[in-house]
Amino acid sequence: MTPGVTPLVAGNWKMNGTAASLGEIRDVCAGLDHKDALPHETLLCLPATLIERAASVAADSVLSIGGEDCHPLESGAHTGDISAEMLADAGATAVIVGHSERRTDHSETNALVADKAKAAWRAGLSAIVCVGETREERESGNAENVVASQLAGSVPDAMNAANTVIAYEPVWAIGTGLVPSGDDIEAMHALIRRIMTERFGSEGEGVRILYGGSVKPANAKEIFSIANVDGGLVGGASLKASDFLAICEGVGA
Ligand SMILES: O=C[C@H](O)COP(=O)(O)O
Repeated sequence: MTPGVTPLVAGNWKMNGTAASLGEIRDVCAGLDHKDALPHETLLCLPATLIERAASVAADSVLSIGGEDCHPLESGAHTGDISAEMLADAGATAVIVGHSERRTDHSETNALVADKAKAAWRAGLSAIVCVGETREERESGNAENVVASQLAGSVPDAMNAANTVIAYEPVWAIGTGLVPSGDDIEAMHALIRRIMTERFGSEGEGVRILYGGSVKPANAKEIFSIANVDGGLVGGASLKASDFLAICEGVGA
């Protein structure tokens, strides 16, 4: 954790969830809301189809709802796309941009990710900008260069600690059960902090840097205790309320 920074535990449901899953949202709200003064903020990023209903379920809760992607433009002839303004209209307060699955499945470039972050800010959303190396890039000793280059290209100049969150997600750790060593997570988060601070000064010092990739109830506490890890971006384990709540318990434990 970073002193003075409020941690964030964020879930990413990816392409999962229907109306039948809203019970999990209710259970997350119930699990969070009986606690006074939680030490962290909590967010679930959901498929666009669920955002409005989930935001309604979470309306009186400390749980926030976010989107998983947005188009750079506010509106127009872009069949199947969702704008940041539409997400905000549905009740979202944040959106993930540049997730590795979008970089791979939709050939998203750093420049496009930066435009999406700006779109998020235009709509009043915070942008969760994802970076992370592949297995080949790590094994060839290029992980740090890849992440530095993704940060340089994907984080716009107008970033501040309130409108942006950085998520470091090694691609090889996503959905695999593999997690980097604590030393490797610490080293990468220290690098990200240094890069952000050199470029953005105090905003970079205060920006939240999340770790993502096979975060589970069993490893969350250890991961969240690493310097410059200000919470997590949780995929599979965020689909089940009991697992997500157990991961939240790892903050400040
Ligand atoms: O956005 C979340 C990440 O891709 C992590 O997914 P995972 O927790 O299922 O490994």
